[in-house]
Amino acid sequence: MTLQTTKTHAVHGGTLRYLKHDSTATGTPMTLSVFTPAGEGPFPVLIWLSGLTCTEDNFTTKAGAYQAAAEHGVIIVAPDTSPRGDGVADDPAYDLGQGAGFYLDATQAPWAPHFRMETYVTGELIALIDAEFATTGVRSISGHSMGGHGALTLALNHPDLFRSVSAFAPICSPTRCAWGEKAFTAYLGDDRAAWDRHDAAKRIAAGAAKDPDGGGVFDDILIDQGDADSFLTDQLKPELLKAAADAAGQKITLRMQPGYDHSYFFMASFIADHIAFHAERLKT
Ligand SMILES: N[C@@H](CCC(=O)N[C@@H](CS)C(=O)NCC(=O)O)C(=O)O
Repeated sequence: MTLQTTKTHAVHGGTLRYLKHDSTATGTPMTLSVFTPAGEGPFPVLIWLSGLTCTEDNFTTKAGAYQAAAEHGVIIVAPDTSPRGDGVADDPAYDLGQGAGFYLDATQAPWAPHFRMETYVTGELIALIDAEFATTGVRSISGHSMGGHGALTLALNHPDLFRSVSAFAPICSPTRCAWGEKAFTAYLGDDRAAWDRHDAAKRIAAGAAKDPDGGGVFDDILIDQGDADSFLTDQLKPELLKAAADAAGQKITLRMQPGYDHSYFFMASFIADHIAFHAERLKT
C-alpha cells in the first residue's frame, strides 16, 4: 500500500502531489492528489470527494482550494471517484461504473469485486494518509454532487472518523432520484431496504445525526447549492435533506446561492468558506 508520487507542484507555499498506490480495498491501482501546507505539521486533513465523471484532477485543478488550505494549515486529500482499469466492470453511461462509484461497497455482480469505495475511503485511504503524512489524526470530509452524497453518508455512517462534514450540491436522497436509483439498483440490487443506509436524508431522519446522549453528532452541516444548477430539482433535492434535518433536530446551514450552476466555478466561489468551516472544527 505504498504511495508512489507521479507529479509534484509547488502551490501557495505548500506542495501538491499526484499519487498512486495498489489498493487492497478495490484490488486495483488508485490515484489521488494530496496538498500539504508549508511547514513540518502536523496538520489536520480534509478529504474531498468528487462527482460523476471526475478523477482526482477535477477538484485539484479547478476548485482553487489551496490558498485557503495553506492559510488554515489543512491537508487536502482528493481521491479518484472509482476503481478503474481493463479488468474492472464498466458501463458506457457517465452515471454508472468507472467514474461513478457512489462511495459505497457494491454487493452485486459485476461490480462487487472492485467497487468498494466506502471501505477504500473510510479504511485504507485514511490509514494511508495518516501513515505517510504529518497529520494530527483528525479529519473532516466534503464533496460535490455524488461526492457530496459520499461526504454526507460516510460522515453519518462513520461519525467517529470525521470532525465535520459539508457539501456542494449534494445528491441528498439518492433513493429518490434517477441517478441514485440507477446506481443503487446496479450496485446494491433490487431490495430497497439495503439502499437507505446510503441516503443522507433518510439516515438523518432515522437518527444518524444524534449521538447516544441525544445531542448532535455534528454541531452544523454546511451545504451550498446553486439555484441555477440544472440538476437541482430532479437529482439533488436539498429540500429533502433540510426537512429531515429540521425534523430530527440536526442543524444544517443550507445556503441557496443565486445564479450559480453545477460547475467547478461554483465550488471555486465558496470553497474558502468550507475550508474555514472545517478548519475551525479540526483545530478544537
Ligand atoms: N456529464 C454529465 C454531467 C456530469 C457532471 O456535471 N459532473 C460533475 C459532477 S456531478 C462534474 O464535476 N464534472 C466535472 C467537471 O466539471 O470538471 C451531463 O452532461 O449531464
